[in-house]
Amino acid sequence: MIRRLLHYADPRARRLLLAELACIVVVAILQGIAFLLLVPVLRALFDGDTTAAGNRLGVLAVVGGVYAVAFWCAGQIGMRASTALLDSLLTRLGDRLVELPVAWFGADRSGMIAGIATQGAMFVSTTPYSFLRHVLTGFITPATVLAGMYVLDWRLAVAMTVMVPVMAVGYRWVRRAIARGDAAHSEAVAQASNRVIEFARAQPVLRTAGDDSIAHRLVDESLRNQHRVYRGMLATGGAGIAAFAAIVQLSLTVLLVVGAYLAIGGSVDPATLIALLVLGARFNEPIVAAGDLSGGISVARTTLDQLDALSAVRGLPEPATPRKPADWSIRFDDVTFGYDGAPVLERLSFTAPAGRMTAIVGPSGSGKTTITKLVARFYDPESGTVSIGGVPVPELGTAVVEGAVAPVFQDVYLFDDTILNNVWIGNPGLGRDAVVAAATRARVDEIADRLPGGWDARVGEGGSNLSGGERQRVSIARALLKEAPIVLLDEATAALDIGNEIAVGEVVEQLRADRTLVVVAHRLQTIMTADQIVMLDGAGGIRESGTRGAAAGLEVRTP
Ligand SMILES: Nc1ncnc2c1ncn2[C@@H]1O[C@H](COP(=O)(O)OP(=O)(O)OP(=O)(O)O)[C@@H](O)[C@H]1O
Repeated sequence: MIRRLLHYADPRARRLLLAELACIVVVAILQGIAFLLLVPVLRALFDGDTTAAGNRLGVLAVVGGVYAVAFWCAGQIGMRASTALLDSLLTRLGDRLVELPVAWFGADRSGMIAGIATQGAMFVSTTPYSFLRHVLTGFITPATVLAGMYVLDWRLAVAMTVMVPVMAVGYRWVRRAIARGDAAHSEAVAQASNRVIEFARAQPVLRTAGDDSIAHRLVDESLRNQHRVYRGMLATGGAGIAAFAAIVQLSLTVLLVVGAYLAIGGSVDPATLIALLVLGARFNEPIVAAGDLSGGISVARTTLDQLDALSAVRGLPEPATPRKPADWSIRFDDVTFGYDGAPVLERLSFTAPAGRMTAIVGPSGSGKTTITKLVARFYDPESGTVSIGGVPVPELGTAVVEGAVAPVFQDVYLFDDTILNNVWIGNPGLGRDAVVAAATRARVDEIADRLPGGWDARVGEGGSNLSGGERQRVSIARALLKEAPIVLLDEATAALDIGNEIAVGEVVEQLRADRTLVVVAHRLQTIMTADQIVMLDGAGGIRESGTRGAAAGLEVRTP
């Protein structure tokens, strides 16, 4: 656990964590020494030697004072270490999220990421102070006491030592049971979060679906599952902790029996025996506390496992030295691709010439959007090559592709910020005037005029204050601002109002003037004005492709 925490800590958090751990070790050893010092104090008191008892109490007080200072230091450093560790974990998570392949986010991951970013990271960051401290003390203090016990009475020390492996096995068992329960619980929480987020987002649709809709059932099932798993976790954890406490108490009983036997034989005087039994009881206390809190460590371990799993997600291969494309043409060569084994494109080949507009048409589900996602390198094909300017996309590297391609997809995500800032994301390096100009070219000014607050009107979460067509206009404005040489435009299939229809048509005309434009075309106007049309057959291939007249059956040539 310590090694894993240090792995996720940045240099400052690592320094603070190590300092905190050093303080904890000192505190635990001092606690053990203080317990040991009780024996001579009690012995002197039993013997009625008050002077010796006073002197020994003085030594105990000094140890207690140093202990208090070390304890205070551990607390102070611990708080700073927790804050530094939290910063470090969130930074690592953020850095990793931006590195992950875009396709990874497609599956239901939001619940898991939200879980790590909120309770998970917070829990891990407080683990050293809230849990690890007690667990370390639970091992180091008894070990110190045991070492001292060998000096005071080796026979009782041996009796204690015999119980150590039994306690170690019990501790491992408790920890594993809690870890298993917690892993299942975390997964159930993530699933339930996904369902609840989905449920909230889908409210407009659900309002018309009635109470027994699928979404209601899914949310209900996932919450019930979470409840069931939680109860199971509590039952296993509680039983484990109780069993562990019983094992620890058994060790005290063994000590009592051995001590009584020795006292009856006369080899230990009663005063020493009582003092050693008090020590034995104190020996057990930190161990029981460690057992109780080991669950906390297991919960933190679940979050660290999730972070490890995120670190293990393989990115798309990147070239050591990215090559430069000759131009901005796009070529698909024998490309085969599918999602989760279900084929979508099979041995597909076509070229979208540089500086021209290519319209992709075809039946629903034939892979039109998938083609644009392969160009943007959200995925790499299973076989065949997607090239830009004669260079296979993997040899260009993701950064070059991201810089060269401006995608305008149907599922446009807008941040809950102003309209202007949502356009600005397209090219944060440019000034406000350039942003307003690009937004005006995409007719976003009409939307700003309509909303109170104009350019500074907020668009709501995910752009909920705008219509689908309006959201796409903002996305088009981002693409215009980015000035990328390749634009991928997935035309909205939803019925566009006349304003959006005209806006999209105008922008298409502007973009085709100087960029390679690939449009998943739904509007007849776009299809008719394209320089080239690629018509998919719905079986993974191309039915026809041709130049401008292809839609009308003219100048058709197969790939
Ligand atoms: N992320 C994904 N995971 C699994 N399957 C997917 C994913 N994205 C798309 N698909 C499936 O791949 C197929 C092609 O999808 P794609 O979106 O490329 O089709 P399309 O031709 O653009 O359809 P439409 O015109 O309806 O938008 C569909 O069967 C779709 O269900």
